[in-house]
Amino acid sequence: MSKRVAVLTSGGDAPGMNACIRAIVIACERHGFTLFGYQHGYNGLLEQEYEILALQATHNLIQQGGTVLHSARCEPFKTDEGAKTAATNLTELEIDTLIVIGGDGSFRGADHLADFWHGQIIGIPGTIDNDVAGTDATIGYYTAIDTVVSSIDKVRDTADAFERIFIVEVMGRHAGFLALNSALASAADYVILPETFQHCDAELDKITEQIEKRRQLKGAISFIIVVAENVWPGGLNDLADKLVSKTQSEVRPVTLGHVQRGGSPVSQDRLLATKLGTYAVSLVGSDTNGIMVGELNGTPSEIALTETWEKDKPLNPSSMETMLTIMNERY
Ligand SMILES: Nc1ncnc2c1ncn2[C@@H]1O[C@H](COP(=O)(O)OP(=O)(O)O)[C@@H](O)[C@H]1O
Ligand SMILES: O=P(O)(O)OC[C@H]1O[C@](O)(COP(=O)(O)O)[C@@H](O)[C@@H]1O
Repeated sequence: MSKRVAVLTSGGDAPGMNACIRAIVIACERHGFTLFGYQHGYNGLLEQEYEILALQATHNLIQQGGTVLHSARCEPFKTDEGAKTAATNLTELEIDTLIVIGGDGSFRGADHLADFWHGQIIGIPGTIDNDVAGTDATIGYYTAIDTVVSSIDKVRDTADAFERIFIVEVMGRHAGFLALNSALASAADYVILPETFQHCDAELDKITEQIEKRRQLKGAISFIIVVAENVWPGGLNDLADKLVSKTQSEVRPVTLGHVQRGGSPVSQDRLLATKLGTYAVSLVGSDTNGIMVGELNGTPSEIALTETWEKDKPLNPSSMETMLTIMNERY
């Protein structure tokens, strides 16, 4: 069975996307499929910008951050006109299966494309935010945690030296996975999450209480607060200003920003990317369509594309419990 498969990376790039492309190239070669790599996310579909991906493309690829196919956000693709153009281009190239590596936005796009193109569509979750239902982790998430942790380790050195309060803002769009788990792994003192945030005053009172009680026990201290992006209504500087007036202390805000998206993927992301890429290719030509492949409890899983954004993906309850005990409600 000879199939023509296409792959693209879309939305925020994530470490491990290249490892996934590598696995797809090798698995396609093994099955005798021809593989087309579309460039620049959905823009490549609109512009018919593609290349044939052969085995040579995989050399030294597993360890590279970013994506060799480049990524993009593509507004025109959201329109019916855009999706129709993409459908026409896929049909013209006689593509049987389109593999989309991206986040929930990219899967909304893939689902929209399915209104106009009747080939097989398979999603693979790639985003540092881990905000996609149907998989325990998304490709790139573990590397991003490591990047945040190593940054906070450095912040701690200067925070300790000056016994200052630091606020470190991490990405996550509207999900707290990266903030919660990087805060736990870096022994931060407090974390502000979209899932639990209720009110600025209540949060400020809780932080101040933690700082004061710690000072009573230990004297001058540093204090590291991790805050997920988009949570604090007035932004990071507003939080810093409010903490200065509440605590009468020096407060320094740090935005980690796009550093979190870069770097060589850690082993967990390489493994996940390799397994999901291989699994996706194993489904090529089957009746399975309009799904994302993922991994739940170490087992390959499939979920309808629509459910990747419609289903709730809560933070891990035991991580939350741990967080309350050793961070936010420690004293
Ligand atoms: N509702 C939608 N309909 C059609 N296409 C969409 C939709 N949402 C997102 N997309 C497409 O997917 C791209 C990536 O989505 P985005 O949310 O930016 O990233 P991610 O896939 O990482 O969540 C968008 O630029 C757009 O081309
Ligand atoms: O690169 P941009 O366009 O500034 O987007 C930043 C956003 O992309 C991310 O890094 C990744 O998000 P997606 O994977 O959903 O695209 C978010 O954490 C962040 O809010």
